[in-house]
Formats: sequence, structure tokens, C-alpha cells
Amino acid sequence: MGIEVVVEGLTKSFGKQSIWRDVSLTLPAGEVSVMLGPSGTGKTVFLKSLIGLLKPEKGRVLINGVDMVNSPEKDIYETRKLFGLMFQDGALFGSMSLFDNIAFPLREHTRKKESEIRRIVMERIEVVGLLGAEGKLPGEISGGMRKRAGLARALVLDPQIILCDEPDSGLDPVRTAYISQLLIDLNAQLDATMLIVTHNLDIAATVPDNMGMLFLRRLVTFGPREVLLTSDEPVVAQFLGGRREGPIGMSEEKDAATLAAEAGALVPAAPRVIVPQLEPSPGLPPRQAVTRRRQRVMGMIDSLPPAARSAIRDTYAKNARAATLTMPPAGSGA
Ligand SMILES: Nc1ncnc2c1ncn2[C@@H]1O[C@H](COP(=O)(O)OP(=O)(O)OP(=O)(O)O)[C@@H](O)[C@H]1O
Repeated sequence: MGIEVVVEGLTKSFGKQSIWRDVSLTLPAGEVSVMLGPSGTGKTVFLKSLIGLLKPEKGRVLINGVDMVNSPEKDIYETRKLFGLMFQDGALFGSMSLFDNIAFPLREHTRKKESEIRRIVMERIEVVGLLGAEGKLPGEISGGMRKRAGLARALVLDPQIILCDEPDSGLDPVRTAYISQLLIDLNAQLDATMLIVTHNLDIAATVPDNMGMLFLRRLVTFGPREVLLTSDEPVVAQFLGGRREGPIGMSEEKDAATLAAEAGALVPAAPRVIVPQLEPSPGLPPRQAVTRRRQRVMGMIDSLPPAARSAIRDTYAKNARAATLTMPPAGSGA
């Protein structure tokens, strides 16, 4: 099963530029979480801080008792092996075939024989739907295929925590839908803890168990997906509605005068509908995170805002009805 990641009071700046302050959240073990946020709010910096590649000035990132900010470098290095990372552009070596790219972490970090490496690499290539393309160079395939190759490479060391930085960037809506399904399928197969950074509203609406949003140097919210999807915080509503009206401007933050002018002319946003979360593809095992998440969320339900509470109760009631409908009738012998 995936491992819980506990982030406490994380604060990061570059020189005088503050990126975010006092970020605290827990990525529940084996669940899928999404971090949203306008461009430049430090989502990639957050991912890099989780694996100890960037050092926040304050706070802790606890994984199996190791603090990825303050522990000795050798402990951080060892713990980093639990992660699989998928970068925005796939980050593949241009002169190596897809096979060699995907085999790279195994050749670099393990002493496995070439035959064993071949078995693992081909298995991962099959999982991401790239069978037949293993001999190609990254320059000879599409952006979507490069992303999937990047994902296959992130999977070869059997990661327990998977971080994906904008898995949808540069993809058309159909390819993005495939990537969304692939992420859910991977979660069903590996039961790994996953954090996906994205701007994509379809991924946000259909993939995660939990969602958070970074804006104006702080974590606006993080929790069960229903909390963000029903939130009436102006910044969340604007982002999820994909609207120009609201606190997010072209250069992140609008000035007070523009906001006041907009407030007068604001058309009420359409009510948001919560679409069902994706299920694993037929033939795959159910996601183990589902039962754990349900227990966890029902345990905290009284502390959530009323709109989120009723959305969660609705979702679980619908799931229960669906489960009853698919049960064979009593006495049918099926
Ligand atoms: N190594 C670095 N040194 C200095 N500044 C940096 C460094 N890495 C990132 N930054 C700055 O931190 C800010 C946040 O960058 P980041 O890439 O994390 O944003 P993001 O939310 O992932 O954006 P996008 O959605 O556009 O990818 C930017 O202003 C960027 O210039």
C-alpha cells in the first residue's frame, strides 16, 4: 500500500520572492490527490519540496518518519527511492530509445540482470499502452506518447508515492481523458499514494479522492474532493468555472479597483454539478483506496462545510444504490 505523506507548516521562498507560506496537508496513503492553482503559484516547487530536491526554509515533510526537509541527506536519498516522478515533458533522454529510457532507473539504482530488467520494462510499457513503440526515440513519437513513456519510467522501481506534474499539458481532450483513466487504473493496480499537479478541470473533476488549491502564497484548501468542488471561495469558484471574473488575474492577482468594478457586473455562476469519479477499467481490481477513503471521510464529515457534507452523503448513497442494482436477484443462482 502507498505511504502517507504529512506536510507541516512548509514555507518556501527564492531570495525575496515568497512562493508559499505555512502549507500543511496530509496525502492519505494510497489515495489520489490533485493540487490545482493558477500558473506560477508554486505547484512544481511544492512537488520538488516533497522529494527533498528543493529546501523550504520552514516546516517538515514526513514520510515513514523521515523528514524530507531536515533529515540527513542519506536518509532523504533512501526515501526518495519510494517515489516515482512524472515530469511535465516526460524528461526523456533524446538519444535513447523508449526502452532504454524506461530501463534507466533500473540500470542506475538496482543490480538486476538484463533479463529481469527487460521483463519489468515491457510490463510497464504494456501498462501505459506503448507496446510496439519501445524501439523508437522520443523525437519520433507524439507528446502524449512521451508522457506515457515518462509515466512508465516513473513506475519501474515500484513506487509507493507517485508525483505527476501536469500530465495533461500539451494534450488534446481525448488524450487527456486517456491519461485520466490511466492514472485511476494505475492507482487500482499499485495502490500507491498519488499527487497530480494540474490546471485541467476534467482531471480535477473526475480523478482525485482529494483536492487542494494553491493561490496567493497559501494553500486555499485541501481535503476530500467534495470540499473544493462545492466551495464558494471566490478563487476556487472562479478557477473551477474557468471564468475571467474573480480574484485571479492574468498576472495572478487582480487589483482592488478591477475587482470592485467586476462585482457590480457579475453574472451568477451556474450551479456546479459533481460528476462521478472514474472507475478502474473493466478487468482491473477495484481501488483499495475507496473503502479506506470512505471510512476516513465519514470519520471527519461533521467537521466539513454543509455543502461538502451533503455532496459526500449523496455520492455514497448513489454508490450504495448502484451496488444494490448490480447484485444478482436473490434465488437467481447467479
Ligand atoms: N530554482 C528556482 N529558483 C528561483 N525561482 C524559482 C525556481 N524554481 C521556481 N522558481 C519560481 O517559483 C515560482 C513558482 O514556480 P512553479 O514552476 O512552481 O509554478 P507552477 O505553479 O508549477 O506554474 P505552472 O502551472 O505555470 O507550471 C515561479 O515564479 C518561478 O519562477
